[in-house]
Amino acid sequence: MTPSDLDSIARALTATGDVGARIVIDATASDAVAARHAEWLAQGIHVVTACKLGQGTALQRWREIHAACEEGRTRYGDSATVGAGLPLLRTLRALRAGGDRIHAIAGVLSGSLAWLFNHYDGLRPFSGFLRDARAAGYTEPDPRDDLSGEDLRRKLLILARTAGFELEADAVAVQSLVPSALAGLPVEHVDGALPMLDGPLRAQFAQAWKRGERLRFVARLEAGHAQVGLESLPADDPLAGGSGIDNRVAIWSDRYRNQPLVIQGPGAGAEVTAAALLDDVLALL
Ligand SMILES: NC(=O)C1=CN([C@@H]2O[C@H](COP(=O)(O)OP(=O)(O)OC[C@H]3O[C@@H](n4cnc5c(N)ncnc54)[C@H](O)[C@@H]3O)[C@@H](O)[C@H]2O)C=CC1
Ligand SMILES: N[C@@H](CC=O)C(=O)O
Repeated sequence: MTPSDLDSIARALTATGDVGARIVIDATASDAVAARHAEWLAQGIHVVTACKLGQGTALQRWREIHAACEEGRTRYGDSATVGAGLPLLRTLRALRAGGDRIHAIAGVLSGSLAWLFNHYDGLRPFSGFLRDARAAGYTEPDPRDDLSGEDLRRKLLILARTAGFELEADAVAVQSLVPSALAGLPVEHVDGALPMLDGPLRAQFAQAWKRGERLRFVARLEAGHAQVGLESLPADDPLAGGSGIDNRVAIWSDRYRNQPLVIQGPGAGAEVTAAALLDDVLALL
């Protein structure tokens, strides 16, 4: 879609007269589309989105989106952006609305990486599992966005900001799984180069396996410090559980001080994501 196509969306919606709620549903991974969210919201057009590039990148963009909702008296449907519709953002909002204060959040928040580390056995190549995860629709359009931790950085920023911590994007320490030779390739050459991942991940898996541990790609926010990366966890660690594409997130707050509130369920895939978008649209009607 070109910039003028994006201009025409707002024109077409405002030309319809008073016919009820005007809503743009953004199911792309496009920064050019996310850059328009605030403009549409300010014009009285609600936005429902699965794309994390609106709220999960620069803090300035997050603030513009929220200011635009006030200006245009509109709402921003973001349930699909974290946990693919799991009740994560709405739980944080409900806790804060009730006077609770969030202390920390830790979780497996990438459905594709959860699926990969739940299936990877250290025997068959990691790159083969990655191709399967991509074919199943769990990864981002460019799977390097998952493996580099960027997708998880965006989700952690959205969670942190929703929890009341207005972090800048670079406040999250990100440990990438993508070797620099793979990171630098044009997208059309990525598939053929995926075996670059196999050796390093086999070695990390073998070390964890010897200790009886599990590899999990984890996001953590505590005392304003945020990080995402691969961790080797004891098998009985709460974040080592779950299966398939499950996300598993623990929230500590005034109310949940000793035992965290834990939310678990499928966190990627077309069906749950589409259902989350539909929920947000129906809430606007
Ligand atoms: N796949 C999943 O499980 C989940 C995905 N999301 C988010 O949903 C979004 C889409 O992800 P997928 O469906 O996996 O990707 P996809 O690549 O399967 O689909 C994206 C679609 O957007 C279209 N598109 C891209 N740029 C566009 C533009 N400028 N204008 C109009 N259309 C455009 C593409 O042609 C493609 O059809 C991403 O932002 C992703 O982070 C969120 C939750 C879960
Ligand atoms: N690529 C993402 C999809 C959902 O946001 C993930 O793996 O979690």
